[in-house]
Amino acid sequence: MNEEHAKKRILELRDMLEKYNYEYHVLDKPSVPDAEYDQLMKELIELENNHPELHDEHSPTSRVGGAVLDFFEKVEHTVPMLSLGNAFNDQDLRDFDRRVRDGVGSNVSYVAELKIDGLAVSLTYEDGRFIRGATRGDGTIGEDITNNLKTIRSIPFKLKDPVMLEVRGEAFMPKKSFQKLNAHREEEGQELFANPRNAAAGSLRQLDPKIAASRNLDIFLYGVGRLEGHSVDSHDESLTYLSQLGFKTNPEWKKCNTIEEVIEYVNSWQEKRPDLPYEIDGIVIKVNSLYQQEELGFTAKNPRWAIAYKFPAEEVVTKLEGIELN
Ligand SMILES: NC(=O)c1c(N)nc(OC2CCCC2)nc1O[C@@H]1CCC[C@@H]1O
Repeated sequence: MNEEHAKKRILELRDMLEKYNYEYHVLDKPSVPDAEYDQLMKELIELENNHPELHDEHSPTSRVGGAVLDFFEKVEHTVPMLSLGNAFNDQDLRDFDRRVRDGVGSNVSYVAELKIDGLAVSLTYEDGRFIRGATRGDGTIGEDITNNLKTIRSIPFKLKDPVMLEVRGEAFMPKKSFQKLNAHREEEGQELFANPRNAAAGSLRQLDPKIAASRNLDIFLYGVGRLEGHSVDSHDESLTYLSQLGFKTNPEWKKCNTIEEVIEYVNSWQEKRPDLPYEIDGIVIKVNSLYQQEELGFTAKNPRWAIAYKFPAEEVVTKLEGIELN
């Protein structure tokens, strides 16, 4: 195949594989069988090996690339990644609602979303291309774990629009992957992970990206830090826009016009929580209007416009082998 043809075929394969990857890992609706995907990936790897001059760090073949690092570089978050104040019962939520109304008046709506129990991370895109990923760290300084985040298949390398964007989300390990990982570690006589959050955090802090790649991590994006090239007025619009750009957002979020609706949503998910394929430790409630978020501002460390309703720790039913616990 001559140079011209090879270049054309490489670019075509990269687009196809990125699209198939999006369908499989973000939409959960693959349009081609795995065998076809694998065949195309094999062809691209071969072509790229024969044409190193066409190397592109955003090629689908570089999802498991990257050398083993000696340490992680520090990254400063231009927009701090805040933590959340907590609510533990309905009254706490009603008190939160009253404080919000005292601040911005009675015309307020909320977005309630599942609080994914993973590791908060930030992804930075320039011209719509993934250039850096970092842990939240202490909210101002995190660690550059770009190579490990590139192994999460649902993170797009190229967005639908060439925007400059810094987006936040929660990287997590699905319950099934956690169980398989611990079963394997038990066989190997290795120490077990206590829960999926620790397993996800431990996987993303590996200096060798091949280990992170083997852990079947996933991510839900839930907030915009910085955005240039597009504008949104409300949180529900942000979530819709992130999804249009090609990000995986959690589908269970709900716009609530009253705190009573929020309380209903919280109670319903307290029941349904065990059926989810990933762990959640509560519900995050956010004032929907970005203008009102701005008006409410922050306390020393938390936004006044958001709160986390924490579920009581899930009772862990331990059944010792052969011994019935009464
Ligand atoms: N874990 C989550 O699913 C989640 C979420 N769905 N939404 C937010 O929005 C917050 C971030 C700062 C102000 C609002 N935070 C979340 O997790 C936070 C991030 C840092 C500490 C908590 O894990």
